Order: sequence, then structure tokens, then C-alpha cells
Amino acid sequence: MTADVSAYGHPYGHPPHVTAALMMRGIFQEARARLTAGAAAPVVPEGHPNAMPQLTEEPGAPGAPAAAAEPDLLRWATAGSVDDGKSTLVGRLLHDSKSVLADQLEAVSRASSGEGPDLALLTDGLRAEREQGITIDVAYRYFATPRRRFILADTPGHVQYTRNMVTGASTAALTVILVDARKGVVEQTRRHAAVAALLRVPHVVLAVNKMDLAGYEEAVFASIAAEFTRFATGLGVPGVTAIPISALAGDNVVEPSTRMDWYRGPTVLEHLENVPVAEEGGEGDPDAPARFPVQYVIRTGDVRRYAGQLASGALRVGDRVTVLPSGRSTTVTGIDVLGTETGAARAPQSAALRLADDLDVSRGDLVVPARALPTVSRDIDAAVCHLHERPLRPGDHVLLKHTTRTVRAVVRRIAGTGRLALNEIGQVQLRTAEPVAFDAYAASRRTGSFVLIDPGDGATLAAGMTGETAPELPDANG
Ligand SMILES: Nc1nc2c(ncn2[C@@H]2O[C@H](COP(=O)(O)OP(=O)(O)OP(=O)(O)O)[C@@H](O)[C@H]2O)c(=O)[nH]1
Repeated sequence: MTADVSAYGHPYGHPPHVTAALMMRGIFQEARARLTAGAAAPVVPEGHPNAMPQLTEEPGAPGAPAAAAEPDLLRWATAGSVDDGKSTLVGRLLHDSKSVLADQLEAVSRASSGEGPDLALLTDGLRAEREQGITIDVAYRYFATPRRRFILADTPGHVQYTRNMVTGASTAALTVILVDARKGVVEQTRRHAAVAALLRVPHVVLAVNKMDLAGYEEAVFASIAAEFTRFATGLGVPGVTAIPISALAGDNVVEPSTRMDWYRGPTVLEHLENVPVAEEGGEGDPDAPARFPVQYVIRTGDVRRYAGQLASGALRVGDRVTVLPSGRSTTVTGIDVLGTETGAARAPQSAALRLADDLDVSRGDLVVPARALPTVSRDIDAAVCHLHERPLRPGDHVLLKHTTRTVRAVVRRIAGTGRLALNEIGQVQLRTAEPVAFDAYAASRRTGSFVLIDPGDGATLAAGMTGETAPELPDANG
């Protein structure tokens, strides 16, 4: 798969599935890289049920500079307790928006007993496939409508929920949290809201599902929406959009419901199609300082160029930049995007830079504007979500993977009980063997996040958000 992963010597690679090790950079980036580069090859293998031809027909893709935030691409995730209807919702969305391949639908119809197709089968088929692998937690589903393309991190609900949600939501611009209208806000819902808040997912949708089983009553919806919004707002979730739906009957998923005329808001799809994707601190934020993690060095004769993908902000020829962690400064003398000399590049474009001075720049270095430096330190304090069966303990030796850089680190302190079990989120202090250049997660999701890796077997142990405070969460293993 990506050169990145093999850099620490572990042969992951199950596209379109992804292991948690790829979480922060992930297949999203591969997808994005391909899309912005206008690559002809689809992100998912040809013939796979997820292989949506629309992906390669991005308007103006080849050669066209990527729009700052790729307004036509939304990355999103779903969350909800077991049986709240995640699979049915996604199936309904694909079905009603005609975003599913015809042969797949036919197979589902044949497999379903009863009247309509069992929409959960559309996603459960993929899930079974995914569950064959131990480390595979999230399947990425690609679909498109005429308005927008979507990448959905489809997470199984029943087990290891937090891990999956962290994996799925960390790069998402939106997450849909489902509740069952008959049950309302439950412990799990609060936990999902807390994780969404921690990950700073910019848009949270509360889908109050199974409204058909609640008589399509406005009062039922209103009280659940009010309770959730109060709770989520208290956690710092910027905005909640609550939508009453029946995933099974198709109310307010793609088409507006005729049975809930008291609801005037958007359907789920309308909302997905219209929600703004540029977020503060995100790759599309025009005010964010430039962050350019060097992926590899290209040598042609005497000329050296540094290739990578802008994690945030923009770089221009003439910019005074500092290369971290060394701290040396120089000037950008050339920028190549898609093999063409350009004056500038902006996130999320991939680019190759030329620098005025012959500095010793290598993979894992971070090129930043000299006037807007991140923190450079060997000490990292972060909210960490533990993703492995083996608990994390002080004294543990790990590899810390941050953007394109992997360094050795040791766990110095874990607040509270002093250990982190699977799915727990806690405050962790780390000391790295070499300085790392990072931002606060609040300022930049990309340069403020990292994963911890087991140096022995390459397993992903944990995901961290620098400078964040771990929330108090109910019920760690929901
Ligand atoms: N009446 C009614 N039933 C629904 C609705 N949405 C889903 N269901 C049913 O609820 C059950 C669970 O739906 P799923 O879509 O499998 O739920 P899930 O959240 O994906 O559950 P996991 O796969 O276990 O995570 C199925 O029997 C669905 O048919 C709805 O809007 N109304």
C-alpha cells in the first residue's frame, strides 16, 4: 500500500479496507491523493461492490488544481448502538439515491425474504467480508450523487465501538449518530457524542430513527433532539442537526417524508450534500498555517525536490520556510503540482518543493512558514484512545507515528488509573527519542494527531490528540 506504512516495516494492505494503523493518514488520503492527481485507477478494485465509477469522473480532475477544501467531497461516518439502524440507513441512502450498483441491488433483493429488499444486507455483506480479517475495523464506502462524492467510514456497531468510531471519525467532516426513537438518548449515544466532540468532528447529525415505530410523533422527536443537543453542546460540539427518519420506510433519508409534515428541515441526503466541508484547522481552512510533511526526496541530477502533501494552509514561491525538527530556514524557490511548475500549492494538494539552500531535508521533516512555527518537543501531552487488547502502561516502549514521521517513544504517565484498556480514553504523557514538530489537535487535526505502534509486531496500539483533555466517558466498552 502506501510507502508510509512500509516505513515501519509492517506489511498492511487490504484496500478498500484499512487497518487502524492507517487511521490518521489512511485510505482517505490515498483516495484524496488519487482524486486530486486525477489518477485513472479507481481507489477500490474494479468489480468490487464499492467500486463506484463516479469516483474517477470527478469534474475537472486531471490537471485542475484541487479546490481548497474539495467542496464536492464529504468524508463522513456513522455511529449508533447495535440495531439502531445504521446498516439500514446506509442501505436506504444508497438505494434511494441510486448510488448502488444494479447487480448488487439485485443480489440483495434475491437474498431478502419479505417485501422490499432488506437494505441492511447491502452493508452487512461487506461487513462479513471485513470481519474475516482481525485488524480490519472500518470499510470505506464510496458513492456519489450529482452534487457530491462521499466517502463513508462504515463501522460495525456491536463490538469495540469506540475503537471503530475513532478510526472512522478521525478524518470525517461529519458523523451521523443514530438513536432509536423508542429508546431515545442512551448511555451509548452520550459516549458517541463525547467521542465526536473529542475528535472535533465539525458536523454532528442526530438521526432519530424508527419514527414509524413512534407514530411519527413530533413530540417524541422534539424531546430526544432537545436532550441530545443540550448534552452535545455542553461537550463543545459546535452544531447539531437533528433529523427524524425511518430508515426502513425511507422517511427523510433521501426523500422528504409525507408522514412527518411537521418537520421542515433537510433530509439526511440533502444535509450530506449541502453541509460545508471546509473546517477551521482542517485542510481546507484558508487561514491555517502551512504544514508540509515531507514524504520523500526526489533527486534529479543536482536538483533535489521534496515531495509530500500539504496537511494544511498554502505555500508560495518566495515564502520563507523553516524545516523541522532541525530548525533551519530557507526560501521556497519552486513548487511543482501534478508535474507542472506552479507558483503555489495549498492543502490538500500534493506537491514537490525546491528550496534555496541545500539543507539536509528528509522523510518525516515538516516544512512550515518561518513565521508560524508549531511546537517542537520531545514531550507530548495528549488525549489518547487505546485501541488494542493489551493495555497501555507507563514505561511501555512504542513507536509514535506523526504525519510522515515515525519516532521511538516511551509512555511516561497515564492519568487516573495509570493504565488504558481497550477503548478507554485517557490523558497520556509521552517522551519521544527525537523532537517532534506538532500542533495542538484543536488547531490542526492532521498535525495534531498521531498513532502509537507496537515496535515488536507493528500493531496499532492507540490514537492520540495532542493538547486535548480526555473526556469523562460513561461505559468504556460500549
Ligand atoms: N421499524 C423500523 N425498523 C428499522 C428501521 N431501521 C432499521 N430497522 C430494523 O432494525 C434492525 C437493525 O437494523 P440494522 O440496520 O441492522 O442496525 P445496525 O445499527 O446496523 O445494527 P448493527 O449492524 O448491529 O450495528 C433491523 O431489523 C432493521 O430492519 C426503521 O426505521 N424502522
